[in-house]
Amino acid sequence: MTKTAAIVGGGVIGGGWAARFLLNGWDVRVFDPDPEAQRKMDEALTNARRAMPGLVDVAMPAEGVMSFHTTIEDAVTGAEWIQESVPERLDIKHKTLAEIQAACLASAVIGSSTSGFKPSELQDGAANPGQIMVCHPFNPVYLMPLIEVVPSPATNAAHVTKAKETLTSLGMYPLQVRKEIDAHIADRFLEAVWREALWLVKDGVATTEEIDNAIRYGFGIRWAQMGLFDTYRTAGGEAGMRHFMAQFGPALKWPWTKLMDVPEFTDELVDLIAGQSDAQSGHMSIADMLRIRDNNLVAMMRALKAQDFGAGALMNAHEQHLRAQSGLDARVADIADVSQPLVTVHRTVPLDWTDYNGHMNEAKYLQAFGDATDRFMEMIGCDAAYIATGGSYFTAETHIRHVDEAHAGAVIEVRTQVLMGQGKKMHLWHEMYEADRLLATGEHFLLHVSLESRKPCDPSAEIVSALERVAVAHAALPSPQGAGRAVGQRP
Ligand SMILES: NC(=O)C1=CN([C@@H]2O[C@H](COP(=O)(O)OP(=O)(O)OC[C@H]3O[C@@H](n4cnc5c(N)ncnc54)[C@H](O)[C@@H]3O)[C@@H](O)[C@H]2O)C=CC1
Ligand SMILES: C[N+](C)(C)CC(=O)CC(=O)[O-]
Repeated sequence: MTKTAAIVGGGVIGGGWAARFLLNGWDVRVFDPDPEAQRKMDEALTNARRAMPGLVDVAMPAEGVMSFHTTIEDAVTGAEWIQESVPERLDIKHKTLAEIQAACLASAVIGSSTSGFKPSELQDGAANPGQIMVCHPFNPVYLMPLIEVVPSPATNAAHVTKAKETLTSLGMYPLQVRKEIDAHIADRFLEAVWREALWLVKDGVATTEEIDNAIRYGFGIRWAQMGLFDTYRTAGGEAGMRHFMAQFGPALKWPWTKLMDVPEFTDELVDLIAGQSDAQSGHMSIADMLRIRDNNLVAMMRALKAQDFGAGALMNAHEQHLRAQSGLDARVADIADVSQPLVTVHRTVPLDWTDYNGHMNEAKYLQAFGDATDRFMEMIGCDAAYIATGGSYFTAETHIRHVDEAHAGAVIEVRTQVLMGQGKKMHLWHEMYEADRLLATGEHFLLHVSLESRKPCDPSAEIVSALERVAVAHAALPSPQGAGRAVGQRP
């Protein structure tokens, strides 16, 4: 049976919650007095529909139904989850919670999105405190997994269990906070960093952009994959956390922050932290952790690279520089001798290209050959500027032969021979090598198309002439072994 959630307060956070529930198949009933609320929630939903399904490689459940209601009573009646996301003011939260409790099921979980109020503050004067807890999300709620679940001693254990099960079923990570505290766990960090940043800007030490760059080119990416303590465990070298604390313990007394109220760094505190860190990650050697850290950092920066954003944009700029240095940005017109196959890819096999068989995954061969084709297109003048004018090539057929294995770290080169290049037709033969060892061949037939009509058409005169120049030169080369071969044919 379809489950129902009620969202009370449909702003930035309520909209994110609505999307999280709806896209996981729940019906969602919304109350918000703002006449613009429906439009804003529809916009949040559009964003979520675009982004959220990309988190998993399986289809999401059929979307639930969203309805808008003119009273809290109507919205919450019969709902098994009620998420309060009204403004961060205790008086408004108290009034809202009272109206919710006057109409909702006693079995329903009432989660509050509050960024900083303690659950006992929210429960103050409530008719049924046992069903109220903090369920503090992170923006955007439809993508960020963390939810801080903060019960007070008055919250029913059964409601907390149900809340954690529900949040897990929505793909979230419910982190139960052991002891209620203002601003829970994560917002205490955010506040510390935010307040420190305000000082740095006020004192003219850094601009907002410099602070953001310090985070996104540096510790932000480290924290994103390992958190704080595991990052410092790896920073302690082979001796781990204990060594890290011994080295940086004295710095706690130095004015490295405005937060100078620091706990005494006693042997007991060192033992507590080192012990917890061992319990957390002692099952891995520091060497293992360094490898995991590096894999994660490379994968994350490659994801940013695909978006050409932040640290990824920096890597792309660096790549362009390396490309230019190695002559890999030359055009056919700049190359005096095109009689031999042209180098279209010269790169290292990255860590995330290998698979469960311990070698380069078959999909990545197509990636490398696709990159080789893109580069060859660029060499003959079919570059980004040309494509923006509405012409490009579509691949019509591909045949890849896997000849030998490639492993992470191998330097591979793709050499490209033109088997035919005439008018709109382009028939390419790619050979992938590690030094002189042939790893794979790729045979690709492409047609030049109009990106407007999506139909084949002739390329520009510049492309025709560059392609024909290479095709004529390569016609003198022997026909490559394996060209035109059918799948399964004996060598
Ligand atoms: N914006 C953020 O980054 C985060 C905010 N939160 C928390 O989420 C809660 C909501 O914050 P936002 O969504 O950012 O605020 P918001 O201002 O975007 O949305 C609040 C919504 O509540 C509605 N509202 C006002 N009075 C109401 C009432 N009596 N009954 C029902 N709806 C009412 C408003 O019309 C508005 O649509 C706050 O407790 C906040 O601390 C939590 C995590 C992150
Ligand atoms: C700024 N903030 C306190 C509202 C932030 C949060 O509560 C969590 C978030 O999404 O950063």
